Amino acid sequence: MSLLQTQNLSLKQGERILIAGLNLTIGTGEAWIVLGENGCGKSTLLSALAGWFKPYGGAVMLGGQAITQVVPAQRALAMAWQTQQDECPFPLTTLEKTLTGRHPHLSRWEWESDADLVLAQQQLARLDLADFGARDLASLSGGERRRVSLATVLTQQAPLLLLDEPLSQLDLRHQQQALGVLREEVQEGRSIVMVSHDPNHAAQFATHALLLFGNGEWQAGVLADVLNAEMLSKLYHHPVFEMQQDGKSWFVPIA
Ligand SMILES: Nc1ncnc2c1ncn2[C@@H]1O[C@H](COP(=O)(O)OP(=O)(O)OP(=O)(O)O)[C@@H](O)[C@H]1O
Repeated sequence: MSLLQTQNLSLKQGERILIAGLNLTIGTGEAWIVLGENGCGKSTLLSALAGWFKPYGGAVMLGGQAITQVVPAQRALAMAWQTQQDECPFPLTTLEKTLTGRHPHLSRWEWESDADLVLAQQQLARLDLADFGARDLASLSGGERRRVSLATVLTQQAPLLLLDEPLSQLDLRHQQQALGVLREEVQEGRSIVMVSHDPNHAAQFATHALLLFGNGEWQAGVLADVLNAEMLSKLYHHPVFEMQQDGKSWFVPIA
């Protein structure tokens, strides 16, 4: 089933066309990795998919309805969006921040339930943050705060996750742990669109890839059809070498 679709979507920042005529269908249980150079339009695309950034042309469809017609409260039940910004202007504990993921599920004056509390604590524990609940968010390291932001998105329990570099600032072990969590989410039937700067995250979690070339051009499809050394070398303007291990492709930049 298609959760989210783009129809002939074009995105422009200033005078620059970033993405032209993008046709994408994100189905249930699909994991998309979005790759491309700095400034090619990855975050702009996620913002458009979330219904915030106004397209230059075309449309984003959520469950068959133009996203502009879907009220924000309904959007928040359908998708969770992790941006690159982890700063919080208010003093909050880690648990309070994580519980904000439940807001779309609560009515105006309703407090979070015990079940919400347990759910938030479970998501923190999945990302090695079980003992961080009472900590002031501002006292956390960059990587810890990034994991709290991912735990918050998971607490929202939306069928579609839009993740903007969720693994940036994470060390090797915590990257692997987070990738394992994302695989579990996909196995449970969620769909993910994840921006990354590491094409090797693809082999570890993705079913599909979207490559953005920053000049309007794009390539999208099943991982094996899109991701190869030639395409990545073109994408990054740098030669990339492909290695096969256990039936998976791994990519190494040539120094
Ligand atoms: N208001 C604006 N006016 C003009 N250009 C803008 C504006 N906002 C963003 N841009 C430019 O749009 C381009 C796309 O930005 P975006 O944040 O989508 O890139 P990105 O692919 O996510 O980059 P990164 O990998 O660095 O996170 C960038 O070159 C950025 O400088």
